[in-house]
Amino acid sequence: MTWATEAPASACALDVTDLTIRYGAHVALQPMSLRIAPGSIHGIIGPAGSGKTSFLRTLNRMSVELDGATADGRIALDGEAILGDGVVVDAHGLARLRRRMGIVFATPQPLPRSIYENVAYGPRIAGVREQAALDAIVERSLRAVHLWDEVSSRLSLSGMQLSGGQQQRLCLARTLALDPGVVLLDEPCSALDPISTARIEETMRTLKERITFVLVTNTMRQAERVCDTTSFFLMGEHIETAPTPDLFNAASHPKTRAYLAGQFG
Ligand SMILES: Nc1ncnc2c1ncn2[C@@H]1O[C@H](COP(=O)(O)OP(=O)(O)OP(=O)(O)O)[C@@H](O)[C@H]1O
Repeated sequence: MTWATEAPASACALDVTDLTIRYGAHVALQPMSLRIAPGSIHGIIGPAGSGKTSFLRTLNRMSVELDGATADGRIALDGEAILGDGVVVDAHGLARLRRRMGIVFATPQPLPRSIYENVAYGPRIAGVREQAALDAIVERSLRAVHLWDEVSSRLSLSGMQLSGGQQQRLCLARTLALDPGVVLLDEPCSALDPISTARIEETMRTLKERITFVLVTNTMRQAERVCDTTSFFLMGEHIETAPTPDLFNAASHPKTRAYLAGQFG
């Protein structure tokens, strides 16, 4: 079977079934299943080394394509298998998958190009040629991350010359420019000032109706502030998933309660 889906116009659901992630013989994540509802912000918390990043990078196949991981089980994006027995994703399918499911990393990684080009590059590669259409995408994406007012008069400046917080918002804008159905964020605010952090959180809240966000965060307060549902991972085990207020106020598992009480991690 080959995977072939066009970019969606709306938020996608993610269904993870019996997923196990290994690096060689090392099991980074024991078998787990999880459904992430479309149009929600889903948080993943847990101490260092618990498998959060491995899980996130498996959702868009990065761990198996780039990190040398093997993943057993199934992942479906809006009901369509993107990982599992018999699922083959060629380079073309992978490029489309990355457009449907954008990713933002802990360290901002703008392209060594202008602010404008950082945002326009992806849509242009995806086939948008008209200048007016590209201009509109650039403005819309930069407005969505609350960066437009700060950079609109200097779009030809290198993205590398922005502050760290601005660079991270630029990276999120670059992802949004491709109109994804899911955006994965791996501790996106870990190196950011409170104002940039607030703007990124505001962007997620504003856009979640049409984009599903999966957020790995080391800040429990951030999960409480923005996530609709949250999963707790511990030493390669998915302990539990619950609506965020339930997890923080009445976690069902004693290990979750101990972690939230600061007893370890
Ligand atoms: N590329 C890799 N090759 C080998 N082992 C890896 C690789 N990436 C992660 N691991 C291992 O998998 C386990 C889970 O790591 P992972 O980075 O997913 O955890 P994490 O919860 O995201 O941690 P942190 O909060 O520190 O980023 C760890 O034991 C780690 O050493």
